[in-house]
Amino acid sequence: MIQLKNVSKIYNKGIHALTNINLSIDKGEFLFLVGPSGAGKSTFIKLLLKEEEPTEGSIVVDHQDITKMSRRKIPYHRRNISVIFQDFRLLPNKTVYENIAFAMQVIEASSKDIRRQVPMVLGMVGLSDKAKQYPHELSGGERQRVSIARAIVNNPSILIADEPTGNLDPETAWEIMKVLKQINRRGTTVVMVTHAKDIVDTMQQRVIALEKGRIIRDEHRGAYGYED
Ligand SMILES: Nc1ncnc2c1ncn2[C@@H]1O[C@H](COP(=O)(O)OP(=O)(O)OP(=O)(O)O)[C@@H](O)[C@H]1O
Repeated sequence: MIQLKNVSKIYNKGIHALTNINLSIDKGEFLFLVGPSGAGKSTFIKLLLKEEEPTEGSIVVDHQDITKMSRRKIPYHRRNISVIFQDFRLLPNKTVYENIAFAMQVIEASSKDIRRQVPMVLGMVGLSDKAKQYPHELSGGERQRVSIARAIVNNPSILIADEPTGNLDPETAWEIMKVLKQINRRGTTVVMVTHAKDIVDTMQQRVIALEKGRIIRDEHRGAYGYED
């Protein structure tokens, strides 16, 4: 599903953000990407999304080397690999329903599909009764659920969660983890970048640790491994 071979990223000023990364992620995996600030986690995500190009190496996603992908295909790639963020990034002037519908409108989905899919994903994240609310009328946990619903509405095969619980209290964070795990059980590969030690230690999933741009650990049923 995702394969990185000898991937390195050196930014303009000569900063080695990633060095010789070799990694394979199977379809349907749930994995945590951990590591101290500056370790290269965001760079890793940007390479997967094709927001940055590697200096060396190949990145295969769903049998396609994305480093050789034509411009024409990039929108399809970005549809297949979806992201949620710590700060939710919802559109403040649109309702919950409209925020999610918008993600379908931009890919020119039919109104019929929108009317079917939006209530379906709202049900999956447990927000069927909040469709008409605006983001500012929701709690942080509810906002993150909306952003998850929006991220999965076009059926991506991969969901990247970039510190999705970073702005949430521990109890709400666990609710979000349940939703992510449930999406993973339905077959979506989930890659979660996090500093949440408790969550990583409790979930017992694959853990990849980056330090100074290198993979220093790749454990099945791993632990966070840092004290922060
Ligand atoms: N656009 C850029 N230009 C130059 N250097 C960059 C750029 N983006 C990141 N870097 C550098 O690359 C290295 C890796 O950064 P990256 O943002 O990938 O780390 P990170 O693990 O995501 O950190 P954090 O946990 O703080 O978000 C750092 O030394 C950073 O300063």
